[in-house]
Amino acid sequence: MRQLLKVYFIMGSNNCKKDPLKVITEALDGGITLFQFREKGKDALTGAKKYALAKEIQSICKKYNVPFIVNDDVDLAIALDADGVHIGQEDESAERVREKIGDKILGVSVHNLEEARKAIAQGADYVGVGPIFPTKTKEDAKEVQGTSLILSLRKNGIQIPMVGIGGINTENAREVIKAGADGVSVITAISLAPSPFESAKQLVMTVNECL
Ligand SMILES: C=C1C=NC(C(F)(F)F)=NC1=N
Ligand SMILES: [Mg+2]
Repeated sequence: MRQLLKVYFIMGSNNCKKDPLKVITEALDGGITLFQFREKGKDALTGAKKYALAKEIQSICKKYNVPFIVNDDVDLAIALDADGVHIGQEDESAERVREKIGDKILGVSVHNLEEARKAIAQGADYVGVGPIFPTKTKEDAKEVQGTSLILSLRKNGIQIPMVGIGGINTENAREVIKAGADGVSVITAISLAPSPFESAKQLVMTVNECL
């Protein structure tokens, strides 16, 4: 799981200007290690359109042997036989989701030590910690915390695979890894890059240099 978290690209159709299929193909060519389909917020697709896009992206990820994770929508993940789901604190409990998805990958967003401990107790395979830096992508993001929570979770003996999220790019990715995260997750740094391929490649190189 730690290996998979190194460069974790998250995207929905509303996070990119170019064709989403082109963006994900370039990101995969750049070497991303994990992908999350997060169709959420303004202009997000719903219903059959959302399902169709997810299915197309899933088949591209399959070609690259990169696991395909679905954000929030557990039913969609099951319908697609995705490789896993990612849920937040406001979604259904990790316990319930674990029952539904069996041994698929289960990721949980956490914002403090208590949430991290609960996620681990309920069977999470990894936790997402953030927002590390200011982000425009998530409208209801919690306050920016820098790498302090990553540092304090590790200091409190939280060993679970951990990925940082929120405003991460090639410039600031190093400090996220140095603080103790196993990887970085990004949206805009790749999805809105002039060359998603180049930015994915740079991010992979940067993360591999410090791991
Ligand atoms: C809100 C989120 C927080 N963390 C993550 C991940 F990076 F996958 F852990 N994904 C999300 N959608
Ligand atoms: Mg959620």
